[in-house]
Amino acid sequence: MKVSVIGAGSWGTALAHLLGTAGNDVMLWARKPEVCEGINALHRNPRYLVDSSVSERVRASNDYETVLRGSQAVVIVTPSSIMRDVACDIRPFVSEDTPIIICSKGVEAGTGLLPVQVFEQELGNASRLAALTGPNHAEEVIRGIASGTVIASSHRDTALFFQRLFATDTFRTYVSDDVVGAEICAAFKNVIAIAVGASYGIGLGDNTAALIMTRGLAEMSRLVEACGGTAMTCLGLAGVGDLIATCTSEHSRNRTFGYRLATGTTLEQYREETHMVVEGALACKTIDFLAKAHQVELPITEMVRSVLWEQADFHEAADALFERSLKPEFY
Ligand SMILES: NC(=O)c1ccc[n+]([C@@H]2O[C@H](COP(=O)([O-])OP(=O)(O)OC[C@H]3O[C@@H](n4cnc5c(N)ncnc54)[C@H](O)[C@@H]3O)[C@@H](O)[C@H]2O)c1
Ligand SMILES: O=P(O)(O)OC[C@H](O)CO
Repeated sequence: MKVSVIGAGSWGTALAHLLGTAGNDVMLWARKPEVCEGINALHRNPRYLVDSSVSERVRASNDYETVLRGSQAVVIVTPSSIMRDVACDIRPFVSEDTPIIICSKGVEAGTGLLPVQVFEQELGNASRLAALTGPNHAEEVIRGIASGTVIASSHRDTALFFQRLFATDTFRTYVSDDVVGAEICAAFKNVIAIAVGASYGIGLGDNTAALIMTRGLAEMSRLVEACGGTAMTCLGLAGVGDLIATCTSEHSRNRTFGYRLATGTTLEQYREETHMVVEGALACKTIDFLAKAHQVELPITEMVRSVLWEQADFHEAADALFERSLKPEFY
């Protein structure tokens, strides 16, 4: 099958490799010419996952038409902040019924829309749209380390199509019809990972990390339900699975960024150093926006947002969480 992968950062590169090793002809869209050259000439991405080789069935180009012409499936892996631009850019080259799966994690600023909702607005035909999310660090997937993921679509045939497309003997795929739940979990866990990283950064412990993860999960499920998703999704790979991976892994950029933020590094400095997107930094604002629209209280998310964007003091913000009124665990 000819598959187009849009975005050649860590995750796009790993997914292109996965699809190539499964026997597909993969065209990878990369923003930078040196990335295209590296993939085509040396089967390596010179900017991301530089130590891993990429399947020879992956070819790269910076031209949307070349990448998308004749494509039987499109995989979107760009940062969530440019979802709408990407949807508009690919629109002239994608037919009305080509299946599209979105692997980016975030919520659109200003609208509170999820990536699949943005694509539906720009490209129509929601039945061919899906989201892929789960505990999947690119560094491990490209090395064939056993991993699992969720493919969510409102249309069962679309979910099953992508389930088969991505499944390999080391990458296990599950389907779900809860697109809203899966995409909120995907964006949310990054915010909680920043909070966990920051808590270690100010010298707190493993008990604290477990507390933040668990109460973060409670926040996540409140928002999922308020937005029309299913709370059970939060207990699956998209929710607790990805939360564990992101809050505990050495590979996690959101967790690492939280730690570095608490120890004096700014967001700009971290981005410049790593060239990597830190989705949780934007998501703490966009999720806060979504929560206010649905009148859902998210104290940890609010704390991350105020520390990151309003220069609130970490210690004071953490203390404020402990000063909240005492209440039952589930309410
Ligand atoms: N890295 C992972 O392990 C992983 C796993 C699952 C999901 N994701 C999600 O996948 C998405 C992409 O993350 P990544 O880790 O591959 O990114 P990355 O940080 O490794 O690289 C960023 C990519 O975005 C591109 N980019 C940045 N600004 C751009 C712009 N204005 N226009 C076009 N391209 C631009 C860069 O060229 C680069 O290809 C994110 O939403 C992330 O949450 C990442
Ligand atoms: O763990 P992070 O913060 O690097 O995020 C990457 C992926 O979303 C993990 O599934």
